[in-house]
Amino acid sequence: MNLDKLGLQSGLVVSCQALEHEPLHSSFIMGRMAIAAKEGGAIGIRANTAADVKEIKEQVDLPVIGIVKRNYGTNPVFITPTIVEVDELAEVNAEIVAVDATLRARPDGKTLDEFVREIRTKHPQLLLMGDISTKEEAMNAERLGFDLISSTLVGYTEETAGLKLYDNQFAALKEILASVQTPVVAEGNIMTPEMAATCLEAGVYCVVVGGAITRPQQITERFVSEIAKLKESSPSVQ
Ligand SMILES: CC(=O)N[C@H](C=O)[C@@H](O)[C@H](O)[C@H](O)COP(=O)(O)O
Repeated sequence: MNLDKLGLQSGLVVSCQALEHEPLHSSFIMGRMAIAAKEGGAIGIRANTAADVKEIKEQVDLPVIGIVKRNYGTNPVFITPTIVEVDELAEVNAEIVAVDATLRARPDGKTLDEFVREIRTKHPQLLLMGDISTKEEAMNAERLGFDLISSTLVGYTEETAGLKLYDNQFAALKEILASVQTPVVAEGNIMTPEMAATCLEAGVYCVVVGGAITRPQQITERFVSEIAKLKESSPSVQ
């Protein structure tokens, strides 16, 4: 698979995900979300589980970045942690598979190097996206030949806890961009169209937006918290 042929460059990928505890958890609903995203102009979809990827692929003809979020005991690596999850995504023809590409110990005891070699041997057609949280992890992912490097885990690892991708005018993202030649994807806490534009201006290959488009509970919460702030500061609004 050739990355350039997928047409993701400078476009918006919409992440259509709802975990088991979320109100929209349903492959059917994620398929409809993907149609809505396509109608809005998205050029790709990111999705969790083979079942959702399969449904989405039946609904839209957009390239799909597939992941499987799976917890193995207390191991913190949960985005496509082992070859089992990669096999599931290859089976439903995801064009790109994203895996945790941090330097943390993986649940099956394999190193990231071994994991990448295993995937390349077993599924040579797959494009590989490395989800990382630091520039060191990005550089390591580049050394291992990942096709895309994504800022997905910035703020979600012990080392980066509390950080938001947009903090300090996207400083963490810019640092990653300056450290590698591999196409970098901006993903994680991109809340507004303006933020997406800022990331593209900074030089990312494409932008992935999830919650701000496909998690209505998050969107509602932002409106409600703005109203609460107003109530606190303005005596005329009660
Ligand atoms: C850290 C983690 O588990 N990220 C996941 C990875 O696929 C998803 O839950 C996010 O929705 C996705 O990365 C898009 O980000 P946001 O929803 O913030 O736009």
